[in-house]
Amino acid sequence: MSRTVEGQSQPSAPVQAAYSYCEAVTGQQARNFAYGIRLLPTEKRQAMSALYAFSRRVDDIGDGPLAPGDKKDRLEATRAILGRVRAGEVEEDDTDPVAVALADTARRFPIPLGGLDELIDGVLMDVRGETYETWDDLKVYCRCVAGAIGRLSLGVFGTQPGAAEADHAAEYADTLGLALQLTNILRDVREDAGNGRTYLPADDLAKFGCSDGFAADTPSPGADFEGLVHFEVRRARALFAEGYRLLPMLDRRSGACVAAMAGVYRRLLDRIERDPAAVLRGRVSLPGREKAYVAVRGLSGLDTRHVSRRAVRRPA
Ligand SMILES: CC(C)=CCC/C(C)=C/CC/C(C)=C/COP(=O)(O)OP(=O)(O)O
Repeated sequence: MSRTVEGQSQPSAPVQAAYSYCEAVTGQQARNFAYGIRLLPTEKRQAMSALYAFSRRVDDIGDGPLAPGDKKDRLEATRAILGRVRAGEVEEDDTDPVAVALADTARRFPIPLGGLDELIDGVLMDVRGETYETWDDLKVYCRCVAGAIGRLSLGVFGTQPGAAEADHAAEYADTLGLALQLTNILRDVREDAGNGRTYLPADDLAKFGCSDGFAADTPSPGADFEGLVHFEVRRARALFAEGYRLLPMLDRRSGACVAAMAGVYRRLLDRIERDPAAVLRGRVSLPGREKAYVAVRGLSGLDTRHVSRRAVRRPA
């Protein structure tokens, strides 16, 4: 599928075209993550775009208008692509550019492809309408739909030779995924309620008198919605702090990518913390210029200042 030019493996023209398709999907649809992905050198950027385009397809099936049975069939058909990738059966002239790009990415990078099966498993939980009693239960879902993306991304980034704690890198990448997903759940609490979904743990909702849900644009009488949001924000911040321990293990541009992706979501969390009821009124978002600013800070290492001392420890 690729040819060797001056010792460098270059994707063939059809594979390049497949990557261009995935990069276009990423540019158009990854409203928050595209800023970080753009900071990567070509090969890693293309690989992240292939992962994004595959994940977007899975998510879109889950969020789309099909009946649950049809969603399951479509998700299993998408899972079959992973089987073909593993078996080396995706040809570069395959009609599905996402499959072509993913197959090339899997050859170039040690990505744990099973993470994409986990993503499909997570979206199937959505299709079944599962709800979560406790944070431990919700964590299982978050690991599937976001932790797995962190672990796959780590396969693209790699860790620096001799990086301290490198044996914990996958754990931290997973935890950063959880931080992002919990932030995403808080941000989308109203939209999800409109689609009949509640992700926040039932025991947290009960503790703050919010078991009636979030279908209105003001909290229901007697509910301590602010208390609930602040509680979940604290949980997300702890996950960010733990997940950021990944950063010192990455090369500069991979670290910048992660800092930008996480930085945008951390700022969303800041906004949500300042005005919890905003998530009931609409979707909290950052202006494009602020996302670009976060990306520039990521590139200059400025957004890693809060990484704990222990995490930036280097081997002697
Ligand atoms: C190590 C590392 C890179 C960790 C992070 C892993 C990661 C990117 C997880 C994605 C989780 C998430 C909130 C997806 C929503 O995507 P979306 O496209 O629906 O987001 P949007 O609604 O904000 O646009």
